[in-house]
Amino acid sequence: MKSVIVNKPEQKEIRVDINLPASKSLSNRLLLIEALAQKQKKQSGYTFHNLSTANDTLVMQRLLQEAKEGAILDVEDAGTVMRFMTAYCAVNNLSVILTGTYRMQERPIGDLVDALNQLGAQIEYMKRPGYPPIKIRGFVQRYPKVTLSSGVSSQFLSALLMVAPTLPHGLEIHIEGFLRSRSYVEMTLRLMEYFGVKTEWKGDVIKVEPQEYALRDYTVEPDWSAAGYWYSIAALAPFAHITLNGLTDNSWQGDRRLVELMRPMGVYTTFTPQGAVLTKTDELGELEIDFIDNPDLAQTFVVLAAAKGIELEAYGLESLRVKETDRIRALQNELMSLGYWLDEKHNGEWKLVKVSKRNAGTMPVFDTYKDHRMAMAFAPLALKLGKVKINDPEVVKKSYPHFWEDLQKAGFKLEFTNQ
Ligand SMILES: O=C(O)C1=C[C@@H](OP(=O)(O)O)[C@@H](O)[C@H](O)C1
Ligand SMILES: C=C(OP(=O)(O)O)C(=O)O
Repeated sequence: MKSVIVNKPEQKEIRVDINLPASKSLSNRLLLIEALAQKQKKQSGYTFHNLSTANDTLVMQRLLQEAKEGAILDVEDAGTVMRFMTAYCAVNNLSVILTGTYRMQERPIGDLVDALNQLGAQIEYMKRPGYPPIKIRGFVQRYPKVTLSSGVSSQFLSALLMVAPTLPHGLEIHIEGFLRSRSYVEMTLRLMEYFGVKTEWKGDVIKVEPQEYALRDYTVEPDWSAAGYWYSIAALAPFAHITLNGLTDNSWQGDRRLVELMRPMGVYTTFTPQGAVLTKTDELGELEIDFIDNPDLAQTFVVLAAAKGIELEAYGLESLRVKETDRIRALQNELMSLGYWLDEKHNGEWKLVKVSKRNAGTMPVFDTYKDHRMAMAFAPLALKLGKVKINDPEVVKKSYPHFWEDLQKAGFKLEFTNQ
């Protein structure tokens, strides 16, 4: 197994300028909207700048090409690609099979398939009902209305919304139950609006009339979820002056909430024309955070709180069970070497509890469970523990391919090994 040993920088102050990866969420929406718009009418004279080079976005680009031929499309481990391509292929009458990694075949898609089949698609499960792989063929829009359960993933709603204006009758989506990760739905609607599509959201109903997308120039923002790892580094370093180039206060990403959430963790954000500058400030001893809109920040905070000995009460972690890995289980396993346990209470609350002393004599080794966020959430702990070993470091390519290079730029010493 490949791994990397991360040694803390020699200097006390972390002073660095970082070019974060571009947002994969914005990039994948952009690519989907582009493909939908091009199907409506030929579009030209626009340029997309700063598209993500993360694997999830490379997969999205590849599959949009491959879908034209009709084929077996492998989404690998990209959730947005699985969900967005399902809606895209279904409503465009593309006969394809959509599949992915072993883990992707454990990530639910039933609520989206139900909604699309209600509308007039023909989607079948090839193995287990409710999960990929799925076979898609044939579409005639039977109804202009659809009911969608959105308690598992907001990606289902985002997928339906983006295809909605291209449908002959448009779409009225009735959201059933609890809406998780709402900030990502808002991101979808803002991008649709930017490209000329009007939507109306009242209570639990979103209405989209048939409309044409109009493509124009767009620059993808740096990724706020990736910024979280630099906030952790700032929080754990004795002194920090970290500039995250191009990151602005006015963002379409819900994870911009880091600015407020990280303040009690001891990180102060100033926005300058160059980007967001992270410096140190006083920290609090206890924190309560609801991650319902920001599930991708959960690992960052849980690991950081354990490293700092901050008492954390967390809510909204349920969807972590169906991400790249069961992130709750993965956190529980890996936090044990720090002497912590993430304890589930009965009312949707999670508490980080200290259960034992850390064995100070050994270098902690962290497994990453094919989950990029496990690797990036644990790597900053080198600042506290001197050195840590992270297994399977290549996982970061899903969202932040140059993460390890950026750590080196900040002064961390890395040793890549094959054991
Ligand atoms: O729409 C998106 O781009 C995303 C939505 C979220 O997923 P869920 O809606 O499944 O929570 C998030 O965790 C994922 O990384 C990206
Ligand atoms: C959950 C994530 O991605 P996805 O659902 O798109 O695979 C993530 O990036 O943390």
